[in-house]
Amino acid sequence: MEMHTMSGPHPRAAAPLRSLLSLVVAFTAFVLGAVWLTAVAQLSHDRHLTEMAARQQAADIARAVDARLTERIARIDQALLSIRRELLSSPDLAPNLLAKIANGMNDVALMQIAVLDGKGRLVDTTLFPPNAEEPGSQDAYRWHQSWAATDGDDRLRIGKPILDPSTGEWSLHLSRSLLTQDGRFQGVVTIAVNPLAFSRLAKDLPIGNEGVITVVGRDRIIRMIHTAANDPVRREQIGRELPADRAQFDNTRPEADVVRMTSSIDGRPFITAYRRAAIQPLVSMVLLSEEELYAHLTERTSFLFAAATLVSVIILLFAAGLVGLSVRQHRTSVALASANSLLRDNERVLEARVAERTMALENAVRRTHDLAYRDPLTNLPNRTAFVEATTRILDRAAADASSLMILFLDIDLFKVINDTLGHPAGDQLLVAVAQRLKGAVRPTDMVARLGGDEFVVLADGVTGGKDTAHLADRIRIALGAPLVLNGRVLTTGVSIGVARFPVDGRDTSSLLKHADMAMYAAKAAGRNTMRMFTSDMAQAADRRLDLELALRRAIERSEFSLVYQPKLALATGQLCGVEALVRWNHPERGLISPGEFIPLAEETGLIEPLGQWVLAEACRVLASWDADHLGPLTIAVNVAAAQVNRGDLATVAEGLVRQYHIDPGCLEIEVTETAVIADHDRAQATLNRLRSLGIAVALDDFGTGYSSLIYLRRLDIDTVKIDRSFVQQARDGTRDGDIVRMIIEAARTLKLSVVAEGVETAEQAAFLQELGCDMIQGYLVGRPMPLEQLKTWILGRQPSEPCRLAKLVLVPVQGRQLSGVEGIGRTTSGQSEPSREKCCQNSPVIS
Ligand SMILES: Nc1nc2c(ncn2[C@@H]2O[C@H](COP(=O)(O)O[C@H]3[C@@H](O)[C@H](n4cnc5c(=O)[nH]c(N)nc54)O[C@@H]3COP(=O)(O)O)[C@@H](O)[C@H]2O)c(=O)[nH]1
Repeated sequence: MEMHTMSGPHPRAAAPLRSLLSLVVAFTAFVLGAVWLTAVAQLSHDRHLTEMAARQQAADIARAVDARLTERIARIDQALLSIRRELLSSPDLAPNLLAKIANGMNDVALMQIAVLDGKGRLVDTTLFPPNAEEPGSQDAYRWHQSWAATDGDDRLRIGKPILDPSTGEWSLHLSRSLLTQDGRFQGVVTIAVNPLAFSRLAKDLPIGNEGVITVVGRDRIIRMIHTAANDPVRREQIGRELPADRAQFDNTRPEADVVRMTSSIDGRPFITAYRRAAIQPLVSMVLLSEEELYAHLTERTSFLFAAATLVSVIILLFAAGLVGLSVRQHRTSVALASANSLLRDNERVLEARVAERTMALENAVRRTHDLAYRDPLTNLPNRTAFVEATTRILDRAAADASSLMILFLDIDLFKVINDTLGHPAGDQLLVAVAQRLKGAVRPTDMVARLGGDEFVVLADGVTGGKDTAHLADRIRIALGAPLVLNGRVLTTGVSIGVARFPVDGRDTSSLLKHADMAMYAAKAAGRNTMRMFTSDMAQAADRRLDLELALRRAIERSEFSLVYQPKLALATGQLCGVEALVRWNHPERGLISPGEFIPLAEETGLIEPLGQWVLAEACRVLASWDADHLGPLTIAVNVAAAQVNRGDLATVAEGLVRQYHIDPGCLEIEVTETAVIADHDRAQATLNRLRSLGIAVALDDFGTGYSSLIYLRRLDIDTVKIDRSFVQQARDGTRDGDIVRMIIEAARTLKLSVVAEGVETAEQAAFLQELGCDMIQGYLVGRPMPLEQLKTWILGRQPSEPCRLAKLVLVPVQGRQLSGVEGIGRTTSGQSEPSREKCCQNSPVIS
């Protein structure tokens, strides 16, 4: 699986972030630039407007100053000219003339009017006391005298400001020459004004707090100076000569203009409008302080800068936020991408797992299907598969009107093989049977295992009985071939029942049922053969079913009773006990033999309640037995395999012993080999328990099973009962006689009592006695009889009869019943005594 870490974004994943960040930075820079450019442009524009306005203002003020100055000077000149006219028209100066004129000139900051003669002597003055040496007047005199000497024209002279050391005041003298008609110089008339006061002519003009209005002569000497505020520094500049490089003195420049100048006093910048007077050699100058003009601009600049800074900060914050957001978003998207990748990985893992699980599920389904439809041992189709397939095939066969047949196979004595050689060997046998069976039939035939040792074949196209017989033979031959199991060579037979479609059944269930019946018929016919189904078999099965129902009813209604068959000790002829045998008193059919209903009861499980009743009844009889008159009695009770294998037989017996207060030694349990084969360990435990309770155990029908001698050795029993099938043919020199001898010898070796069953003749009894058999049971002694009859039978016997039985054996009479025959000569010996001594003691003898 590809691993992704969260340590850092993939380079490719970072590229969009870088682009975005670059974009944000560029955009921010652009917006900031735009803001600041706009601010600067705005300021520049404002400055430009302000400057334009200031220029205009300065120019306008300069024009106003020039006009007023011209007007004032013109008035002063008028006064000078009028005085000169007066003087020239009359050599004597009219008294108070000057004073009158001076009175009309208050607004021009008049200081004095003075008249000097051709020699420079003061003729008249408005000043009091008069000052003949007043420097301004003298200066004017000298200039005019000199000017007249050079044939200079008649002109108004505006002198330089002069400081009167005696008064410490500045004065500006405007003067005219007193010239005769023929041009002779007669003196001068001067009007002195205070240049500072004179400058008041501009006091209402808007020059701000720091503005300056100056009137300068073409000689660059400052004539007048006006400041809005009392500015002594600037006022002291009166009389000073300005540098020559100033624009106002540059005759190449326009007569009036606005320029930017820096103050020669303090270096401050001024918007300066100059205007050269048209008549007089004067220049009016208006200086507006840039600092003052732009003062509001500074505020605006501060405001604009503050606003731009604020906007910039906001933009930067916004950009930073955007960057942060982008980074966060990028990180989120990286994390998301990573998570997505993990998710995809997980998805892949999940898909793989789902695929795995799906496969496992499919396998499980297949396995389940196999379990449901296949026999795991042989891998053949099982019952379900067979039934489903057969049902489908039968539907087709019905439509095609074709014929089919089902062969029902059961391995002969499989249970014995399984139990004796073990289950693995049994399994091997089944697998071999399955393979051989498949080999014996055609590939189109279906072979299935129904369970246990039951197999079925569905064969089509087999029509006649010959064909069927041929197929069955093929199967029997194939299955009958020798097989090595656990190192032992075995041959197995098979019983085959056949049911044909449609004659024996039209559906799977009835065909299987009928084939099964036919198979049972084959078994009944001696095994390893084949039987075709016939309707008789169905009737027999029906009968069996009826019998089963009746048996159930009989158990409910207690339609049973016990009969008792006596057992005698061969040596003494004494009664050793009786075997309780059950009888069914059918209400209609009368007495039914156990041979007919016990197998059915075993098959249906009814044997358990029935067996329990038998045991209880035997105990009840023992409890009610009148031992004083009839002598002691031992009752043997047959128990079926199912009772033994339930595991509670000993407990039940113990309970009954307690319930009826009987001597457990009077009770004997007869078990068959079949009962102990199925679950040997459990059976062994049951038998042990019974014996530990004092209840005797006999192995019934001995010799009919396969492992008789093995069981003799293994089982904890008291008595062996030789099956009557051996006893009845047992004679000296016969095979059965040898078997009986062998069993008796084996039992003696193992210190077991031996009972020979089915003894019908005296010869048999004699032969058995000769072999050392302990007890006999059979018609020779007595048939099974009801309890009352048994009592009579016992009471009717003579105490000496045992000896007569012994004699009889010594002199056997062919074909006669033992009863009533005398003279058996064999004497009792310890060897032939039953191992359980109390049995037969004081017993009645046979009559
Ligand atoms: N589980 C149980 N099985 C029982 C019980 N009662 C009987 N049985 C078994 O039924 C089989 C048939 O029994 P039955 O018809 O009673 O036959 C018994 C005898 O009548 C018969 N017998 C006795 N002597 C002779 C004889 O000389 N000749 C002859 N042809 N038959 C004879 O043998 C049967 C007793 O056999 P066994 O039990 O093996 O000693 C039979 O197998 C019974 O066991 C029952 O309550 N429970």
